[in-house]
Amino acid sequence: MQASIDTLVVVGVGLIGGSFALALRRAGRVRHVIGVGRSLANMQRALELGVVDEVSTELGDACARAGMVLLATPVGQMGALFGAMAPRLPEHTIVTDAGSTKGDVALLMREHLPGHLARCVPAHPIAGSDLSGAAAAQFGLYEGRRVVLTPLPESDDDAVATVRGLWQACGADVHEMGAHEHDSVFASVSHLPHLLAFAYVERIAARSDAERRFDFAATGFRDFTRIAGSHPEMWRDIALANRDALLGELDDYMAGLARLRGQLAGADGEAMQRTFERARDARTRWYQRFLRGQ
Ligand SMILES: NC(=O)c1ccc[n+]([C@@H]2O[C@H](COP(=O)([O-])OP(=O)(O)OC[C@H]3O[C@@H](n4cnc5c(N)ncnc54)[C@H](O)[C@@H]3O)[C@@H](O)[C@H]2O)c1
Ligand SMILES: O=C(O)C(=O)C[C@]1(C(=O)O)C=C[C@@H](O)C=C1
Repeated sequence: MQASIDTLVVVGVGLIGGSFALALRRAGRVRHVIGVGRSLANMQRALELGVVDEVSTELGDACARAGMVLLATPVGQMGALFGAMAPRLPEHTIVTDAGSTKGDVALLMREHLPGHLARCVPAHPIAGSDLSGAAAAQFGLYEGRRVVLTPLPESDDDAVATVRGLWQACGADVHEMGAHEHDSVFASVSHLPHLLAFAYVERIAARSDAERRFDFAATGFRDFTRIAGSHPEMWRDIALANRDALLGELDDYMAGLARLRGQLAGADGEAMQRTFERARDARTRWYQRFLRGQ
């Protein structure tokens, strides 16, 4: 049977939550979408754009009518939201999320929804951009992209199957992983690069002649720094939520950078070239796989 939901509540109607609602509506898998948000202007925009059918600032009232609740706010907001919805959640309502970190979300579900764990299914769509808010929501964002589910040991099979089926209806390729492995993998391939991009641009911006330097920045700078345009609050929360794994990745990167610095200081061109070749080969192989996966 095709997974579908009568009433979906999206808490945080931005790029990720809004695009999920749009995709499910287009696939005919949801009848009614209620958006819950903290910014009235953003909620108004979501309504005007047809991303949601109804907006509400009353989380409990909205959840009381939900077949499924998707949390798509920054991960730092999720504990308070789980706590606020807990008393009003109908027994069968599925609770899922789209947060970029999974160990923290699982712990928050345990803390705030201890009686509801069978219906909780943490998830992470591996698609997005540096844009945010309801106006950034788009059809097709999840087409051909991966989604990682990190079910709890308590999650019901049918709740997992529904969440899986809905993401598949969005065009996604759904995988399952343990939360610990998830957070380790994404610390290296997503969280570290964002931290580096923010740190790098901030150092240039701090120079007294920054504008002069930015005047001449071109495509290399654009490609390396696109993700430094991402939402600062969202990335603060991700970094803090995955702090241990991210610190490990940062230490490893700093060791690699120190090695490269030594090679540069010693004008050891051969060693530098070998490092660059290993990186280029790995990146080329990855990019071919990425293109095949599209
Ligand atoms: N942007 C990406 O590339 C990406 C990809 C995958 C997962 N994610 C995750 O998805 C989540 C949402 O990211 P996004 O890019 O859609 O962000 P976004 O800024 O576009 O949307 C988040 C929305 O949540 C709302 N919000 C914040 N606090 C709230 C609260 N307490 N109650 C109700 N609404 C609240 C904001 O007003 C905003 O509209 C984050 O947890 C992020 O880690 C992001
Ligand atoms: O394309 C981007 O801008 C993204 O940052 C998307 C991206 C990533 O690939 O790192 C960011 C965070 C996620 O949780 C998943 C995807």
